[in-house]
Amino acid sequence: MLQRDVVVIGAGISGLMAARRLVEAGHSVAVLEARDRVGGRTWSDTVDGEFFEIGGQWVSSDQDALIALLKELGKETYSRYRDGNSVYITRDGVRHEFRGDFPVSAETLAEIDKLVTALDALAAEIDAAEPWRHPRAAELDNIQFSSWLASLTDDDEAARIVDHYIAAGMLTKPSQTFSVLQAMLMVASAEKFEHLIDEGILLDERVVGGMQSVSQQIADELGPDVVHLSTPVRHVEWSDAGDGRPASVTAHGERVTVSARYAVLAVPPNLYSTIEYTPALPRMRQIAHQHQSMGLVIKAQAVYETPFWRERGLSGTGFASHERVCEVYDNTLHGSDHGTLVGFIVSERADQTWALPEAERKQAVLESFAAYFGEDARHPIAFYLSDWGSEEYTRGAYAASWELGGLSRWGHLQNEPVGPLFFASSDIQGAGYLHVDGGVRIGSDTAARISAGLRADG
Ligand SMILES: Cc1cc2nc3c(=O)[nH]c(=O)nc-3n(C[C@H](O)[C@H](O)[C@H](O)COP(=O)(O)OP(=O)(O)OC[C@H]3O[C@@H](n4cnc5c(N)ncnc54)[C@H](O)[C@@H]3O)c2cc1C
Repeated sequence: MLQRDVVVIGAGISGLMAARRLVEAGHSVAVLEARDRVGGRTWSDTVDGEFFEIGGQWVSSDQDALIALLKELGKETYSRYRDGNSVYITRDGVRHEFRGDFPVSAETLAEIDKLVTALDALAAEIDAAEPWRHPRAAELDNIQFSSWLASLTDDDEAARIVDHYIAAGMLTKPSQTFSVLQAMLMVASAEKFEHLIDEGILLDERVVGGMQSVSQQIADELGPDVVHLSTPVRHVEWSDAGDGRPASVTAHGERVTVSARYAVLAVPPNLYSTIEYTPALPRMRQIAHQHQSMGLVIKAQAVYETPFWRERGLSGTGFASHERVCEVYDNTLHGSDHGTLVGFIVSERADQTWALPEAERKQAVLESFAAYFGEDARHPIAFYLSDWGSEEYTRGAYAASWELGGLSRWGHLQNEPVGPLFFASSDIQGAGYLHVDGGVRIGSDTAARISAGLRADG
């Protein structure tokens, strides 16, 4: 059995960041990772000779913590191609090429503006780290986001566009399954709605070598004595000093057992219940953990001989909330002559798409790309669909969020330790919520909290 100050369970960005900062502060650490690789929801692979980022990849220009980490690690980034017109397809199939505002009527633009103003105003009333403190938290957390939008406008198109950015673009859940408070948190975590929709901010840069290389470099610097791969943790024994103060913890990994003063559970919240605890976690934790669930999105990528859309004055960006692929961007790899499109298939559309036989599924996705960019989009040289739903150690994408009513009822527990057990995930973080930036932040903050505890314990 290994003896360490801290055992970290999960080698995604949150766990690795916690380990990095703890080691820097002079503490001994073991990281136990279930998979045979680090990076969690950031992952790259070469398929049919093409390099794909299968999970998280973009760096937003306002993600200060991630940008500072990239600098610290000496990582280079590159910009997404964005010159030219975007494509918007209306519900009745009319295809528009546009720049700037959506090509909808002045009345619809005014309605969008009204909805965004109302959402921004509500988001400004909360601290993203503690949305449950809003005086009307319970009320706002029991109103479906879809009903709230419908109560403010009769303009279907305006409601659908605003709905799209939060439901399809971020939480990857239907908007009747999450609350206004959850949407406020999403907006507050990025400061304002515009930061979630302005592709110049949101989808600004990518990391040369892929986002997973950030985790790989941190793990390499920690070394194989610290990071143990292929070691799922199935059982955690913990105790406190009788007054809630931490005493000890033992994490039983499949190949390695670690005894420590503290543990960081750096797995997504929907997986907390896949680990057995002795003693069992406190009552409200056991209840709360059943109400944080993953959304579902398929990240679809098609590589072509050339980025043919650029020659036609198109940026590669497209939106059509009724299309199978509801959002699409130019995702061409740095330094490549080939051109790549990335599109997203969300929620029920993802269920339906996975239900198709494989060959039909590919054709159906390419048909959607063709709706935006024409027949050439049907003939890629490589094609890949990210299947996070079948990954045992993730179980969905992009992230886990609270079901209706959960955030106000149990959210206050999510960042509180249980004896020696601390929790760290991008999915329970305020600023940078559901993003790599959030993982960097919560990993560092958790390390600081534990480090202070270790110093106080002597
Ligand atoms: C398709 C997709 C696209 C995305 N796009 C972006 C983007 O462009 N930009 C962005 O910022 N974010 C994006 N995200 C979100 C981002 O990837 C995540 O928010 C972030 O990577 C989460 O990091 P984490 O360390 O908190 O969790 P994870 O990355 O999920 O790490 C948790 C780790 O715990 C391990 N684990 C689980 N159970 C156990 C166990 N029992 N024992 C040991 N280990 C265990 C897992 O294997 C995993 O390595 C995307 C996510 C997906 C899936």
